[in-house]
Amino acid sequence: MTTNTNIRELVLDILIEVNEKDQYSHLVIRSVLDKYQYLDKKERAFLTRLAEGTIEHQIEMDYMIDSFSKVKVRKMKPLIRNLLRMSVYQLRYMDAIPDSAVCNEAVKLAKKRGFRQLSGFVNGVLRSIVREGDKLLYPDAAIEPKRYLEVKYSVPGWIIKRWMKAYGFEQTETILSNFYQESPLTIRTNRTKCTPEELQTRLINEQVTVERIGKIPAESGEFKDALGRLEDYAFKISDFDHLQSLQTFQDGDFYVQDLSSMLVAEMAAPKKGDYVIDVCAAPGGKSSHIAELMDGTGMVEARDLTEYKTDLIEENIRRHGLSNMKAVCMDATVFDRDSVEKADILVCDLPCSGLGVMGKKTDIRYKMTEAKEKELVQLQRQILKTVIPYVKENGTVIYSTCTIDRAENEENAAWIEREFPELSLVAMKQMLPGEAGNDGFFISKFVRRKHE
Ligand SMILES: C[S@@+](CC[C@H](N)C(=O)[O-])C[C@H]1O[C@@H](n2cnc3c(N)ncnc32)[C@H](O)[C@@H]1O
Repeated sequence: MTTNTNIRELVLDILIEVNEKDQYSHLVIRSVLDKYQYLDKKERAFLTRLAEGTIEHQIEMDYMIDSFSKVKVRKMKPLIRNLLRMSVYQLRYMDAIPDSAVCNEAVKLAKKRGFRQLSGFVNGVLRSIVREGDKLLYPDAAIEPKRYLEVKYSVPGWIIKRWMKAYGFEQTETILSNFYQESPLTIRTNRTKCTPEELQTRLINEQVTVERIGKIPAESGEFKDALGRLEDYAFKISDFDHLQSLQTFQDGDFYVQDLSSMLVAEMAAPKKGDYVIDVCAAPGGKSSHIAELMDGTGMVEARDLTEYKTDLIEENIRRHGLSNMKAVCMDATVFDRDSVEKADILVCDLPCSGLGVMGKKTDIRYKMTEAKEKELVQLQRQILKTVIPYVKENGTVIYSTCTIDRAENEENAAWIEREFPELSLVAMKQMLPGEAGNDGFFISKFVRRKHE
């Protein structure tokens, strides 16, 4: 049975929070779903799809609206532009909803929210899109390739420009279309609690569909071997309502992680008894993986900036039952004399622009700017400069990010080599979305040579 809540109005408020008040969509959507717990499964699914879909296709929606409205989107009242965006999304992407229902609901909402005088305008724009929208073409790829990709995939022009320069038009289009692929949720077995086969059985008993990850094509070398090892204990899961309510989740039998991120611990290749420092560790995905690989031996010091973040790490340590991992609140930009030459493995999975995960974090593309990205490159270098002395002779340094931007990745790896001649780059890989897992991810691995 559906409730009487106006889901469209909730979505409208979500869009206003995200687009006009600079809030993150996944946090706003989660808090609305938490507040309206009584919504039934269908309503929750509709709310999530409409909110996420509208944000994901926002530039395309604006292009359509601007093509049929005299007043441009950026000049409209915030409530009206967001109402139009979510209505056009329904017209274009939600075939089961009759066009007339979309228009009527939008008009009702405009009136309800105090814009009676603009309800005719809303109706007019939407009815024109119903009549003529199908004939509207994307910008011509041959004439305006950047604008074509920008509108078709709703990714801001500055990002497209950088990627076209780095990867060329065709590969950029492949990257962008991979962001829109349905992505399976991947998990790795916590082998300190159960075997992969036991986990599989437990999940099946909870009516979850579990599949092996299968073979991922990769060139030879360290990455291929690391991916090969993951095949033994990583799975794809689907057909569950609420992950956190699964007993296997509560028991810490698995950790949800993209395959590309799982490669960090496998590439770090910890030995039993190693001392590991992860300088930016929350919520603890890579740290807990390394701790599991060391099987109760050694120690992983998982550091992060705030207590809120170290609490998240603590929660993961507790749930996964890890005796060889601890959370420490520490600012990675501040030099810690006591850590010098302490680590066999130093993990630097640093704050980054996150553009490799825009398939999951839908609004990151609108929040990131070129100026913010430049600042991030500086922060990454500042952190690296501060923490690299923490690694022992013959120790390993991992520098990774969840972006596909060269300035933060390859260029920073080259900077590390220049700045720290005692470090040798032994492996480096830029994974593009859909290549190994669903995220775009970068890993580089260095070894600290003996003092001369
Ligand atoms: C990419 S995330 C780390 C993800 C984590 N490695 C994992 O796999 O679960 C980057 C982290 O860096 C932390 N961070 C940002 N600035 C920091 C600083 N100055 N010192 C320590 N941690 C910082 C953020 O709080 C965030 O949790």
